[in-house]
Amino acid sequence: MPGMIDSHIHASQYSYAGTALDLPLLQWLSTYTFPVESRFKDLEFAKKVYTQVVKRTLRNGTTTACYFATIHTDASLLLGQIANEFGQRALVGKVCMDRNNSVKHYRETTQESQEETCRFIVELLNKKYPLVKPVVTPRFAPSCTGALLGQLGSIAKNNHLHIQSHVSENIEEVNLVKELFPESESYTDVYHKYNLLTDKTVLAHGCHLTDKELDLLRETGASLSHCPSSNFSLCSGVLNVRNVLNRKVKLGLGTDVAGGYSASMLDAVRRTLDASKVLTIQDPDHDTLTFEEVFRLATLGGSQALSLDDQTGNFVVGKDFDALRVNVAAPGAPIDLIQSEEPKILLEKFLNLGDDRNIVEVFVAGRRVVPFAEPVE
Ligand SMILES: Nc1nc2[nH]cnc2c(=O)[nH]1
Ligand SMILES: [Zn+2]
Repeated sequence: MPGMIDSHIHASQYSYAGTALDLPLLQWLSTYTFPVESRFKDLEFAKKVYTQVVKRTLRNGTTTACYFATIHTDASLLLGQIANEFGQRALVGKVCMDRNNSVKHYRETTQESQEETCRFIVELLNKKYPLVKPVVTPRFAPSCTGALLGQLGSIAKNNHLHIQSHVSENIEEVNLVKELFPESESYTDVYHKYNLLTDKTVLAHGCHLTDKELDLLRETGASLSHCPSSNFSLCSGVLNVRNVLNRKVKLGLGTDVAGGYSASMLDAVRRTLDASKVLTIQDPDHDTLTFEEVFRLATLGGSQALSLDDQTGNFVVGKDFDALRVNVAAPGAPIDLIQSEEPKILLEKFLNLGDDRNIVEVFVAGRRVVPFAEPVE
């Protein structure tokens, strides 16, 4: 099958994945996230965590990942280097934040953020990694001043770069954005005002967007990353994916580690189906997503959301070969096949019951990247 595309994952939060899921977003950020991310000044720590997250996601079939790192330029460059070494296709973002009242040592000045973003982009592009590219990364509107957002919009535009951020994840956050940016009509409008909505922009969550905001995303070509595991764990909300698709907004799936506890895209697939069923429980007229649709979102949908669908997302001739070889009946794996099944049923079984033990080989751009190459002596 085509490789899976994680359109939103925080590589820097992998060390505490599976823990710290007991607070809503804003308290979660100041209690757990910012203190951990501030440790990435230490390149030894960064190397350890980033190596593990790249290996874990590859093994679980993530052939393309769109990563948030931290505010630290050198550690973010190291994430790019590690993704390149292991052969993963990746967008890597040095996080920008010039506003943080809760953990004051984890923020930059506006000038630092702008200058270090430029250094990050230049240095990463100079490495000429074939599959690893920089992405301009304002963390989210509440952690950036308007001045910084404007500068980042210009940097992205002048260099034709990808952009990633978060939008409308949690109600308290949406209200905070109203307070901080009273001149903007909506949360989405803040990004629009600073030229941050382009056809290479991906925004995570979007649980509480209005239809008018969704229309603005469609008009600008910006996309959403649906992160249901995180939305459940932090009690943020339930995105109505059917409505997003009906409004023709591009959408991919994200694990959002560590708001989401699992780094596996199979978990994102399952939670996407669960979220859709929750909406059907609440409203029996809701048109539940099918597993085939969700499979598409995890692959082609993700490539479209990241504007990489000319390179990956399915097996159309001319694209790179990003693929998983799945053995649904692999010995020791969690699926019992009682009888022979047609391919579609095998896919459904794998998506719902499988894990990395079923993923026998992983290829990115035609190169076999799992099992990992033996280190040369
Ligand atoms: N889930 C999640 N939402 C955010 N909004 C701003 N930063 C973050 C983050 O690290 N995780
Ligand atoms: Zn996130």
